[in-house]
Amino acid sequence: MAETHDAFLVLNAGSSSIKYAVYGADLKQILHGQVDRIGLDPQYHGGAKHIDVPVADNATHAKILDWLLTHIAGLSDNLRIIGAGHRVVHGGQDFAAPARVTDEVIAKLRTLAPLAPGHQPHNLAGIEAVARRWPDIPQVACFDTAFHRTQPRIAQLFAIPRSFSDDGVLRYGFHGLSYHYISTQLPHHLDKPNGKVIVAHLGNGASMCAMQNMKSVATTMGYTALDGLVMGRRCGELDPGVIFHMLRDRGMSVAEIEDTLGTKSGLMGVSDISSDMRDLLASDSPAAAEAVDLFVYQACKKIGALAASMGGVGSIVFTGGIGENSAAIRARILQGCAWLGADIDDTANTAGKSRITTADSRLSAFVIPTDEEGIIAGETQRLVAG
Ligand SMILES: Nc1ncnc2c1ncn2[C@@H]1O[C@H](COP(=O)(O)OP(=O)(O)O)[C@@H](O)[C@H]1O
Ligand SMILES: CC(=O)OP(=O)(O)O
Ligand SMILES: [Mg+2]
Repeated sequence: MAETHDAFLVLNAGSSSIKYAVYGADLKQILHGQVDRIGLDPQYHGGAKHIDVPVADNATHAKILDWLLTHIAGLSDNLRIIGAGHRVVHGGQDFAAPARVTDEVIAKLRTLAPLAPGHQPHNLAGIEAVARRWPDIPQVACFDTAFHRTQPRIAQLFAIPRSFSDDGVLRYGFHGLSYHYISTQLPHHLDKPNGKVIVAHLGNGASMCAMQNMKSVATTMGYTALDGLVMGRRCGELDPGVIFHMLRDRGMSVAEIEDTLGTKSGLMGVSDISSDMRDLLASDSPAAAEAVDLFVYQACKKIGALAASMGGVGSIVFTGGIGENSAAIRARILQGCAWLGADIDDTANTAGKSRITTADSRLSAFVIPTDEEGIIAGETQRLVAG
């Protein structure tokens, strides 16, 4: 019989994708894969043999999760899963660091589900599905919000009555595992990693983080993951008066408004074609072009705001599905940053180089692929071994 090795399983359930990875006890990645385009035409890529499998078009996160775990168990014959780590998007005020999963932790995290309806239920479903399949293994929750707890209080406050902030209605921010990973990579890329950096995580969910001394000092997402940039299906920054219009003048229910702003807006809502940037870039529809224009416009505006929050910016990092893969979007955003001194190197940008501005550019720009799973694996090993 083949020798078995201890391994950690990592699950990262995003809004349009579920990513997994399996790591050995030495934290070397053994397997990885993902189902993406959930909500459109889900597709699986990856695994030991890097197979591509279409998944039923109407497959939900829950069905895909079950299918994935069966698939992973099948690929992991010679592996003994000794721990699992999960991305959990909302940790609220209680979780500023990764936590071992207990019934009490799950109960607390469930109370935060209304603040992240497109993520938190899937994150918790992943924890429960793993517990059913591998009972008794320790599980660890790693939070998107934790990295941003270093923001100064002023960056977290909304200008509403104090009683709300006292109750935890604050700007938490998300994508923190991605920003944490990027912060570990900055020293390899930047001449001054401790300087003023804006990291743009542009995926189906999209946000930016202003970092100083590699810590979050401001971010575009808020109490929920609806605020900030234009996203695949989320509205981003919005005048709260629009919500009163929907309630009063359109007679919409709270659930309908939540669904409209959380799943029918963003690139999908403006284009009326797709939430996927690839589809919009390939389309010749004027509405698709307008959705892309708005995405770029809002990204440039937020870079200006975050730069102002730090009193300047020396470097911009692009990451996430769009940030890593779309030279066209990076170029358009950097053109909008010419006033900050960005001078794009078009050849480097289209050739997939990591530095994509010229040697003389006052603002440096980089592409750094994110690795949320790697951060989760490290934290899981640390907490399980501890
Ligand atoms: N080559 C590409 N060009 C433009 N956009 C891309 C490309 N590859 C992936 N994307 C976009 O990345 C987004 C998904 O990003 P990802 O970070 O994987 O999502 P999630 O937020 O679900 O984790 C989609 O909008 C997809 O269109
Ligand atoms: C918080 C968030 O928006 O995550 P994702 O981009 O994975 O949907
Ligand atoms: Mg993601």
